[in-house]
Amino acid sequence: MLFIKTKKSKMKTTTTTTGPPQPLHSLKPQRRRHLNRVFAVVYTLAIISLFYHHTLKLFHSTTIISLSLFISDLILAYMWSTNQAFRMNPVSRKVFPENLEKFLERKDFPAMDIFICTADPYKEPPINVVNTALSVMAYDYPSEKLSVYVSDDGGSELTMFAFMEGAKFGKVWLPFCRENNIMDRCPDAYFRSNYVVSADQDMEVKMMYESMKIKIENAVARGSISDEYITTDQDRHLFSQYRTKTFTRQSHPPLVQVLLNSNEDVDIMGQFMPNLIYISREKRKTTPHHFKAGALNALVRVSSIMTNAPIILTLDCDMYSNDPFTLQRVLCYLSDKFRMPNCGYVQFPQRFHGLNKADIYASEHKRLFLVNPSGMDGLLGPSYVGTGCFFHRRVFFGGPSAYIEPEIPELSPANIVDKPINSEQTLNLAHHVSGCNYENKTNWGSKMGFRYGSLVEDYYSGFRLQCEGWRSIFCNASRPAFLGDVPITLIDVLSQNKRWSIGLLEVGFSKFSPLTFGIRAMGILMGQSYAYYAFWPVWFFPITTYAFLPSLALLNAIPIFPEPWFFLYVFLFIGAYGQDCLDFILYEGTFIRWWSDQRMWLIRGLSSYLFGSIEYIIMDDEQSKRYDQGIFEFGVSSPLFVPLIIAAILNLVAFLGGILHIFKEKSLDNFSIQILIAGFGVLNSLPFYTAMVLRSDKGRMPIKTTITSTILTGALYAISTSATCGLELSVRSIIGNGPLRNGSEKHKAVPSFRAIQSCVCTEGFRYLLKIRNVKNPNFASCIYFSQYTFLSFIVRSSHDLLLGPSKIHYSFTWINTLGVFQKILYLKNAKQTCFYFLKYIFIFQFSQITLSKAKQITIFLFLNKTLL
Ligand SMILES: O=c1ccn([C@@H]2O[C@H](COP(=O)(O)OP(=O)(O)O[C@H]3O[C@H](CO)[C@@H](O)[C@H](O)[C@H]3O)[C@@H](O)[C@H]2O)c(=O)[nH]1
Ligand SMILES: [Mn+2]
Repeated sequence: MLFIKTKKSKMKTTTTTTGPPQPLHSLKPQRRRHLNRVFAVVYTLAIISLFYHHTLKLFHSTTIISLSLFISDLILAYMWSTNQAFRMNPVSRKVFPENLEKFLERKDFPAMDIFICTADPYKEPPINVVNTALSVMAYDYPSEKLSVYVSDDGGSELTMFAFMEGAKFGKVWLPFCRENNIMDRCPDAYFRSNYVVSADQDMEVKMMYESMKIKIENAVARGSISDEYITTDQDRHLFSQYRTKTFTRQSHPPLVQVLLNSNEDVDIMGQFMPNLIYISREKRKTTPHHFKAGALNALVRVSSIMTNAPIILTLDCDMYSNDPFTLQRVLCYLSDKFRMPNCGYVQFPQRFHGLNKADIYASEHKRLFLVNPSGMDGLLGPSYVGTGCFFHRRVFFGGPSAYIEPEIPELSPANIVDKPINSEQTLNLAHHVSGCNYENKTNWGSKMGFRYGSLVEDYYSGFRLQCEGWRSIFCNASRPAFLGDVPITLIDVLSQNKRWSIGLLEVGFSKFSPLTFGIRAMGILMGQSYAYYAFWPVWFFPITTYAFLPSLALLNAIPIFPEPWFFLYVFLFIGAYGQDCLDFILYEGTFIRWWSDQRMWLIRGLSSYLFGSIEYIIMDDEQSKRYDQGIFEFGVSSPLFVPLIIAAILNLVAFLGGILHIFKEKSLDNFSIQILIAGFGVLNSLPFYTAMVLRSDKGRMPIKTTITSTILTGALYAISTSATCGLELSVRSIIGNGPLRNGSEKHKAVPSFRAIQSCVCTEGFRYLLKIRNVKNPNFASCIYFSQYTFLSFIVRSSHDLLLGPSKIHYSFTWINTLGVFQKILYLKNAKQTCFYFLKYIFIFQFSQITLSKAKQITIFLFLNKTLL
């Protein structure tokens, strides 16, 4: 046996004496749980005192600012509390596969059905899916007990073709791995590594692999299978199915094809191959297909009929097996019915290859896939994360003591398959159960199988299974059992997270919400763990608030954190962040990756969570229908970036303004926390500044996004200024009546240049909005100008009437209007008009800062002549 001998003597385990003398697995609570619990108490006290302050303040006076901060902190505190569930009893497990064969002979190993899902040959290259399949077909396990089912939701002949080629290559690859005890059994991973068996043999296999790869990639590039690739009658028959007129990717009959049969097909050394079955379930435009959950349920049924293995592995097509002995590890748990009677599934962590050093997009998701599962493992077990998970088939048919009989006996987990997988009867039934109307009026998706109703079918299905009473196990080996691909562009990461956000909220606000249903079914800690995910997207609120509010207030010279709170805030911040960082590093993380991780948290908060929440709220039937066709398509790229850039610019300006203030006034004036927050924002936004200003490669920020965000920052700032200066100024600023020189105390606090900026921004922004998409921008501009002038005249006149003559002279606006019209009519294009108008407003406002009437007119006329 190739297992590394593990020293078990020194390990204190909780294995009970009723178990076998040589354990298959052990469990050890982590020592940090004590510290975690103490810290949770201390931190709770700090939170209570924060809310004491908050409540006092709210009673004293309720403003938008104090209310937003209150709600933000409430959400942060709640999310913190849910996070504690993971920290109360984290455990580490170990398995001893070297003991396995003392209890279970190799010939008695249970059969395994392995499901691989793919959906789009252009987004998920078929050669990679073939690699995934080969890596699991090559498990160190009795071949005749392995069945690999590939679900192709894309219904593509390209994928089908790739697998026919893959089946042929497998007959070389499997014996090659077996004879040479290769660890990397995913061909692509093996040929990427430097490992060499023997130069000749390596070369030969590599050539075969490369030629298969080129064939498949060429086919994908052409978009179809060229006739020269189809050599046998069987192939011709197969592909003819794809070429009928009714066959499109959204609409086609069910296809089930046995590519390898473990009773007939042998490899080049004469050993039987595992079963390999290609399935594309039926799709009709009018019938909902329930995405991956629908595909998995079709797989559960088809596999019931063909092999009905008691254990099922689900795997995404972008993940391959990295350890040939994984199945033995799984058996250590799943065959131990004695001590784990209700164990429903064993989840392996999602781990990834090809992460860069800093993991800039935090794709590792260390908390989601590593830290939190070991926390849940000490409770009732980890959630299901969609891939790398081994289920008892039985879990798909009701709770441990509430078995639900499927509608036909052939689907029952206890049914014994006695017909060959390619018999006509079997194939007919397989086609029948993968039909798109098969599930009508059955329990599939509601009480049986994977559950429908959420875009995160994995999270939701695992949750429902655990509510039914199934326990689960987290199995983390030092050699990753599976390795996956990560999205490599920010937009992909953000879109993925947006999709998750919508799916999570769907569960959070359903009648099965973890907060209500979950806590009742599994207790407070498990319920809280699941609630942590369900309400993940709600983080958008505090993150957005803290990204904007302190800086806007700082720029408007309003302190929002009274001085006595300083240390409380600092403690709350450092406490949560410090603990998070420590957790991260203790789970084999590095500081730099933690930094990326927290930055991505903020970034997701300002984009994925924000947009995900918005989309969830406005989601109607129309939109969910669009999802049906568009799950892989997220055309909206730039809007996801906009709030991020606005926050980046705003925080930078506020931070610099704050520093300037310190230098000028030689005091902090209660702004210390706001300056710290703005500074923190700046630190996290560094990649955005470079993307906007310094970079010139293709990955830089699109100039359009930068401009839109800048204008919006100005507008946001203008609105905040207007809001803080009260109604009068806002009316004036919107109508273009310039700064107030003789207002109340509050108005005096606003330096005039700021008011001007705000006028220019607001007016300019309104103007841009108006002339956008207009056929004749010059004409539209004239109309707009006359409105502008007329309104300002009305406001000024009424001001004069009510409050006495203002210091600002307005008659010259009339004189000028004619000239302006004249000019505009001769300007060539919208861009020029636009510039002219913006300059006009600026000059107009600028000239009004000076006090005397005469000076105002002179300056205005001078600037008007020289600049316009
Ligand atoms: O209609 C569909 C849609 C997707 N898939 C497959 O589902 C898998 C996951 O989809 P993907 O787009 O890669 O989603 P990710 O966000 O990358 O995946 C994570 O999130 C998903 C939803 O929570 C889980 O299903 C996955 O296991 C988990 O890795 C892939 O193999 C797809 O081919 C289908 O089979 N049919
Ligand atoms: Mn994926």
